[in-house]
Amino acid sequence: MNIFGKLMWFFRQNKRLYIVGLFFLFLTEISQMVSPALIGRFTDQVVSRTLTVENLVFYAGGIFLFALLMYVFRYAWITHIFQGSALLEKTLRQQLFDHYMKMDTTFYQRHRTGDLMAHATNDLSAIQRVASGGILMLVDSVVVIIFTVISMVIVVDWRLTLIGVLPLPLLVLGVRYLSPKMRQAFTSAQEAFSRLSNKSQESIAGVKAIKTLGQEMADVAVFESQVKDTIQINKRVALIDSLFGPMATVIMTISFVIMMTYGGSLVLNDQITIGQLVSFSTYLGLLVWPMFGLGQLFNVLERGNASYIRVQNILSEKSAIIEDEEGVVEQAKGDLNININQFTYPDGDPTKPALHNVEITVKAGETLGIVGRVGAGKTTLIKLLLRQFDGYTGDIRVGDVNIKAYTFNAYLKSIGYVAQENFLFSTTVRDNIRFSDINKNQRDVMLAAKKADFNEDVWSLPDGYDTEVGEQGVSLSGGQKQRLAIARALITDPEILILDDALSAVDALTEKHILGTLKSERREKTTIIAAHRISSVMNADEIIVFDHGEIKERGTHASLIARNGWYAEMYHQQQLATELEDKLSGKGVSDV
Ligand SMILES: Nc1ncnc2c1ncn2[C@@H]1O[C@H](COP(=O)(O)OP(=O)(O)OP(=O)(O)O)[C@@H](O)[C@H]1O
Repeated sequence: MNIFGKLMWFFRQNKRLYIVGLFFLFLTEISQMVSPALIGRFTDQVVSRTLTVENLVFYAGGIFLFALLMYVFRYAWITHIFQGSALLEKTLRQQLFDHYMKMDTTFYQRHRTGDLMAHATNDLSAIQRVASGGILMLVDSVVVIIFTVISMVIVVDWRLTLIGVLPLPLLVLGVRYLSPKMRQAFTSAQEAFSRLSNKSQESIAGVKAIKTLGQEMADVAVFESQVKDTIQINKRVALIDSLFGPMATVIMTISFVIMMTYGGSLVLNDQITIGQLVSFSTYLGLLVWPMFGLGQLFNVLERGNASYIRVQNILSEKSAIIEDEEGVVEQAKGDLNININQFTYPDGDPTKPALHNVEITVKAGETLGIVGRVGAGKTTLIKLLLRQFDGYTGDIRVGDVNIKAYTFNAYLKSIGYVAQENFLFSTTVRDNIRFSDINKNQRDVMLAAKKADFNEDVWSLPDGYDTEVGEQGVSLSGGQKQRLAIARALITDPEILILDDALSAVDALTEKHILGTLKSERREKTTIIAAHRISSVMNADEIIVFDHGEIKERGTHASLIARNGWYAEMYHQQQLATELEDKLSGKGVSDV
């Protein structure tokens, strides 16, 4: 029951809907009480042969009128109460989605996507049922039981009522016994569903890897065993659920048997009339659904409560990245000063920081190149620039303002970021490019695509800029995806453009072309390029070489070559590899 208390904030917010809804529910129940009384009177007049035509019209008209009123009242309460519950689902869904959007990277490492989806679907539906079916069952059951019992006492006989309803508390005991079992079973069913949906998501996302490694059968077997598991657990839910109904039926049958024996004897002793016994039987019939309702109510409340706790637990998780909502709202602009003493990932080894003593200054309009071996810390530095992690000592400043002092909007809108692998939304090429500002026109979109050397590719797609891409659309090559992502970042002309190995899938000539365009188009703006290919960074104003999270070498291309360290070695190796490739492709051509 305490789920109603937990949802009180919502009922208070929407009290008008619920008061009006409950008022009409009340009227429906009152109207329901009239017909059995009229039927009893009618029966008595039939038995005593005193029924007149006027009386018949009165009873039939009365029953019909109240049926009609019940129809209207029922319509009114259903629309109000169900509207309320839809509103609750919408409010919680919005809260949950806002929360998901605000959470940091570690949140998504802690929670699997399938679980987060299950909270947003199954859990919210279970809570919604509390605010609709739950309220209905509670009020309907309690009010109908009270009204029916009062009507039984007034219209029939208090002794018969007392004995007739005596078995009903058994139902409450039964429900109390079964409810905790139901809650346990339901929680495991939800968990099993989460596991299953995680598994399907992972298998679908990793289907290529599964097929290439010949693991289809093994994966199907794992899935099948999880399905079996889920079915087993759900069977238990169904089993416990199915005990509620028969229990109510058995208890109601006892009441009917009492009515037949004790009620029959009262009629024989002339203490009540046959009509009253008929009324009693009809009233007893009215109690069947509220009894079922009570049984169901506990289920709905248990499920709703378990779901509400899960959703609240998620909502109470705090993001490690806190926005300074009172912070600087002017767009971040100016020189970039990076001064990081130390950064360790939240789950990383504190003795081996991912970054250590990193001091870099990039003047507005300059280009910074970042290179280094695999796992050296290039992407980590970029994650800190993107405010994906805040737990470092030292500071990062843009335009002499700490990046943590900006509002998210002011800071992140100044940044354009392109990763090696980029997510495409299931929409057109045009809308993917103008994703950050859907009001950009075709000219802006095309200009950005041209700068990213992507415009010509778009025209070779089936519907040009209207071509649907993403999961449901045509497949783009790795290089095309990267260039689309570069166009998406360039469309806002960001103050700081960050390319994290974002040219790895394009050929040398295209890379040269894009870098040339960036240099001429972004004279006033800062560009940061992290790459494995030296050719991507060799024209940068400063190049940083990372090793084990520290800066090992720094300078311009010429000075680094002269230094003859890791950078020079990599450069020469890559030069040799390119020359070899050129020779091989030249040979290939002459062979044809
Ligand atoms: N989310 C994370 N949690 C814990 N450790 C991480 C996380 N991401 C990266 N690391 C670790 O931090 C170190 C630096 O990784 P980073 O991704 O910055 O390297 P990188 O230079 O970008 O490598 P690559 O060239 O492969 O992209 C590595 O040891 C890596 O294992």
